[in-house]
Amino acid sequence: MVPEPTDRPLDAPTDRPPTDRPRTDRPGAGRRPVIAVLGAGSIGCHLGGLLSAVADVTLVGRPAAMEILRAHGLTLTGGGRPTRRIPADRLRLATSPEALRDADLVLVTVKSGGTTGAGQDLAGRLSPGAAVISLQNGLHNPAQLRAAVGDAHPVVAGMVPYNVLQTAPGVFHQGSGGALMIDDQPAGIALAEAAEQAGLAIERRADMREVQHGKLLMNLNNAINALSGLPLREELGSRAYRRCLALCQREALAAMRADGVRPARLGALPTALMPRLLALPDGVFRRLAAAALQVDAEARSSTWEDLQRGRRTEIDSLQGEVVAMAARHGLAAPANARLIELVRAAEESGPAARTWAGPELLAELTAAR
Ligand SMILES: NC(=O)C1=CN([C@@H]2O[C@H](COP(=O)(O)OP(=O)(O)OC[C@H]3O[C@@H](n4cnc5c(N)ncnc54)[C@H](OP(=O)(O)O)[C@@H]3O)[C@@H](O)[C@H]2O)C=CC1
Ligand SMILES: CC(C)(CO)C(=O)C(=O)O
Repeated sequence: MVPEPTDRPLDAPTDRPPTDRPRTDRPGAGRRPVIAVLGAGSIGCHLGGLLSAVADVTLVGRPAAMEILRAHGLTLTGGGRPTRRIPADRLRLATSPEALRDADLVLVTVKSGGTTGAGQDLAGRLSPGAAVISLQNGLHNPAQLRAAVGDAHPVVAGMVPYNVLQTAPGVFHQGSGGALMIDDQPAGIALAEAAEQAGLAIERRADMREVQHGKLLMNLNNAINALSGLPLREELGSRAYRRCLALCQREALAAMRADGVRPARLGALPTALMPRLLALPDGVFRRLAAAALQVDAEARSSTWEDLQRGRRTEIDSLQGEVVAMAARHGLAAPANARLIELVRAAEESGPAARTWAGPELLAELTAAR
């Protein structure tokens, strides 16, 4: 039996225990914000762990995930920071959505397939004035959460640019860098302030829709990385895989253009030039786009982690989004469509029967066009 949520002390000492906190005050007036992280996985534990230095954080997750944290505590590695260890008895862990009731801010960090469930957990449980922030990949999660939560609470979009992987039970490793981004709305200010205090770079953006589309272009590599079985640095260092990504991005850019969206430039590469730069020979690519390869040797895409753990992936919200957008405008996106089939097959076969896709993946995708 997994124990239900406990009111254990939080990571960092607080002025007073959270249960004594008057609910009439708001954060900022000398008290720490109360943050619930809905979806305690790679991103949720990473952000929740870092923010717990400056806020009262509850991690809401699946019983099995919470058991791991109870047994091992939470350790955060990488990201250019010293390793941070939070012993289990200083974490606040919950398996019930009832834990959301106390929060000023709920960070939603479930995979896109879990957004409907997260919306159900949130509906009717938020305290007056509480805000919801989706830190998920994909384009439609904030709108889905907004529909579930209703008009009484703001729901804003955020974006996590870097990679986090659970490398051992309770150990979450940040393998690349970049600033978090958050919609420049009043509801995002509390997170922006808390993140800054916790030493996390964060940008408030007035073009979140374009940011989400820019991130989608990057995430088209998730499936390729997962199928390759290689760490990101090795995979992106290989022209054959980069050309697969270039094919996917060309289709996506055409669909986005038809949809009237100019994706924001998020990395070193200018968005419209990305497919051409990706297709350059390895040495030239390394010289021109060294920043694109600034991922450490351990980093892998979250889709790889899903397949490795035998979970459904977010392929419908990534390649699936491109295929649907293209179809709305009478365009085809065959390379993206083929990747959906390949990822589906990998989901079906499970981790034990996995075969990795070598550079011949390019031939497959080219043939699909
Ligand atoms: N990992 C990464 O490097 C990055 C991920 N992202 C995005 O961030 C989001 C989160 O990704 P990631 O952290 O990797 O995902 P994980 O799968 O590691 O974590 C999500 C966790 O939330 C759990 N969960 C789902 N629904 C609920 C619920 N209603 N209540 C409690 N727990 C729930 C999941 O359990 P279960 O599996 O049983 O559903 C899972 O344990 C995704 O949209 C992803 O694309 C963005 C940037 C980088
Ligand atoms: C950071 C990045 C692009 C890494 O692949 C990612 O978003 C993911 O893995 O889901």
